[in-house]
Amino acid sequence: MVVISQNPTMKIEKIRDDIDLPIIDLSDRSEASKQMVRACEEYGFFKVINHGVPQEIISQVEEEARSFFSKPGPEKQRAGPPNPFGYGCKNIGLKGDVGEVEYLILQTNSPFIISIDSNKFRCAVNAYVEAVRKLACEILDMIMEELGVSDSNTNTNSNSNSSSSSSVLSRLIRDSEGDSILRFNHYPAAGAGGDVTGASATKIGFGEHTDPQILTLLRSNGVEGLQISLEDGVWVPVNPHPDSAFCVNVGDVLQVMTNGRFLSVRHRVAVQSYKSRMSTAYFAAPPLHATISCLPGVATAEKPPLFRSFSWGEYKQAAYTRRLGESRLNLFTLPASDHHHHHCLDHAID
Ligand SMILES: O=C(O)CCC(=O)C(=O)O
Ligand SMILES: [Fe+2]
Repeated sequence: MVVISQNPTMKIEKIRDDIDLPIIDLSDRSEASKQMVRACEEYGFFKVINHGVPQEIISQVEEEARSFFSKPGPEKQRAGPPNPFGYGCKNIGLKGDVGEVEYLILQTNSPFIISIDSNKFRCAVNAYVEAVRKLACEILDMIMEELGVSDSNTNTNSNSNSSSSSSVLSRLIRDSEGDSILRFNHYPAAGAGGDVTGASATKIGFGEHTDPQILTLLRSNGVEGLQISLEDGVWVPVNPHPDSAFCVNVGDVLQVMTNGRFLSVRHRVAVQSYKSRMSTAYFAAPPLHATISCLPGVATAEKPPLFRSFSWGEYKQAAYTRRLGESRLNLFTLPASDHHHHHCLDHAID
């Protein structure tokens, strides 16, 4: 079904709910690797099940986040403002973006520099981060192996009981100076809304954007709201099922490293009328000084590199000094490349 509506900026947009993201079973590694590569090319988003993150670890961190958001405002404010870590409400970033959301951003390399005074919360976060970092690395290793860019001679983890090798990407994420972050979002229910005609405009909790990092691993409390845009003005709702799944998406850095083969897709969150959404996002990122460029063997004579190399710190600076919805990848495109042959980059250069 296609529903046509107007968002608050009066831009005509369509919602199409006839696309389902692939649900990929990680217990069949070789099949999963192929499916993940295909999904990264086609949607930039997919869901994983049998991912190995214990339910207990997920429930604990989600319970602690719920209890944090249920505290009185002034108490939450004590963990803010979010520059760059801490509690924020409505204001997103430094450029005036607002949304119907409150959030808590934590760095993942302890010690946390903001004061979470609950020891239980801290422990739950630590366990969760360790588990999702491992999952992010596994997913990236599988994808890189499928792309043929894994390098086996640098696997220094002698405790590893897996025969597969670690990829350059998972090593960046495991680096002790890795810049990965954990973000909790809470979108309170909007209540009965709509105008006198009964038509309801989409209320935005988190405005459209791409994630700047390498890979995002997202969980929600089973309440819908996430939407992705594969073509301009058309939004595809991502249903929050199955409950046990992680939703995974490609970030800008991975789009650059795959020379545009993988898509960092625009997404946003619509607030629901009667249910509050909570989400937990782990953004896997390299160290600030890491050089981001095309992976070896990905660019060819026919498909020369589309982007110049840059450091993650440089990119992050570009991202955080711009509006949420503004593209930043176009700041790094190489002028010599012929964009028209790479339709998949339309999102990045529009
Ligand atoms: O809350 C969500 O489902 C998505 C939030 C998001 O896109 C983000 O934190 O980058
Ligand atoms: Fe996002």
